[in-house]
Amino acid sequence: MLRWLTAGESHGPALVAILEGLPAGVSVTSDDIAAALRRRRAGYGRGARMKFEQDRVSVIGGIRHGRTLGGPVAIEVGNTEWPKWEQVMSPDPVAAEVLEGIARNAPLTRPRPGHADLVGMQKYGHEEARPILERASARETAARVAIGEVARRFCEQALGVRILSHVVSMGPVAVPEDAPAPTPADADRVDADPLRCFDPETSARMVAEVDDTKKSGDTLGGVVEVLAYGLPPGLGSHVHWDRRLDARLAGALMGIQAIKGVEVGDGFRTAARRGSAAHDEIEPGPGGVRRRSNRAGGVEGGMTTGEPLRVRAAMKPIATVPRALDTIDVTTGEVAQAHHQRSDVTAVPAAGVVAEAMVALVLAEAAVEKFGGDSVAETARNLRGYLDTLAVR
Ligand SMILES: Cc1cc2nc3c(=O)[nH]c(=O)nc-3n(C[C@H](O)[C@H](O)[C@H](O)COP(=O)(O)O)c2cc1C
Ligand SMILES: C=C(O[C@@H]1CC(C(=O)O)=C[C@@H](OP(=O)(O)O)[C@H]1O)C(=O)O
Repeated sequence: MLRWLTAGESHGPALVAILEGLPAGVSVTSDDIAAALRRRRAGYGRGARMKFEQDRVSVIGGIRHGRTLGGPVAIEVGNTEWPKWEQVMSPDPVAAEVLEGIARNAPLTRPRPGHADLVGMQKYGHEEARPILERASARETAARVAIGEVARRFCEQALGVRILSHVVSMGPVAVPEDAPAPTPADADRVDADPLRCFDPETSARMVAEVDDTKKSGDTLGGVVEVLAYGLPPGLGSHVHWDRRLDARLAGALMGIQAIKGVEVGDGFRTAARRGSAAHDEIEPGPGGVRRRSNRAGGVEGGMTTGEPLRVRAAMKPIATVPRALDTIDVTTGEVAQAHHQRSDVTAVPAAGVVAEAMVALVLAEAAVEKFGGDSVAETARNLRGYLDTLAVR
């Protein structure tokens, strides 16, 4: 069983994540994790905080001399902004006179539409939004990317699976339907693009759309696609709803802040087709069988088919809109403008990196379930034994 948990607030001292159940022998270093976190910070359209803050990685346990030990992997991602927030976010009580003199401690009584602010205050009994937004913030995704990198390396080293993502639309600007999808050999090229878009012509139009949106004091959402190459057939199961891999992927992707839709393979587009043009016909292949197409996105009956996995996630536009949205002030009940200090114009490229981490965690969990193993070598051996039985059949 693979399980994981994160803790920490956006302006607290650090985020922490624990990943438990991963086999021993995964090769991964603090630098690898730091590099994954740098990918999450990049992307045209992100806000000021991405420039002045850094992610400080400390591995607290579970890895020795660059290899996982088999015990829980614990990673801390320090918020370098903490000194500015030490009193406002102090876990221990701070004298009222001290807090009164700190401008950033002013109560946030004008909840921002599209955020957890208002309903979180109602549910948890707070009179201002700070206690809610601190945990609702997508700053938390740094912790997921940190452990996601460990899971990704397990998938690569035990199964030979490569996971990547790219941005397929930014607001109204979309990559053409027939544009080729990136392969693992293209991963660096995707990361080098300002919007992590694989199609240079579309990327240029996306950059112009971000510039125009920023000029008009507005924000953008979009769609990312995650691809996983090299999967064996049979991860997940058809036997129960919560064991279906497509259900688990959809839940994991929907669990990312601001994701409002998930599509597996051609998803919604499939619904508009006739059956004869919707499925993937089966034919003999070099090492056994293969699909003639991959409209299903590599999942049938809740199990990987062995074709590339293809899942998309739709992100809503950033909710802290500079041209502030209407709300009420909860202290007076009067109409007011929502709080706005700074925010990203768009974070779709970063959401792709977070989506890769979530897919890596789901695939690692499914692989541990199917192949077991207490070391990477044992998992890989079990996979080979299984693939041999498929070849015989
Ligand atoms: C990587 C990433 C960065 C984000 N940055 C911002 C931001 O700067 N400002 C903002 O208002 N929302 C940002 N969001 C989205 C909010 O966290 C999200 O809209 C909020 O949690 C409410 O969405 P929900 O209803 O899906 O939870 C970001 C989301 C992600 C995934
Ligand atoms: C800090 C990160 O993202 C933050 C996510 C976020 C939100 O509301 O979700 C709002 C912004 O933070 P702030 O409100 O402090 O300006 C982003 O910068 C990060 O991704 O590391």
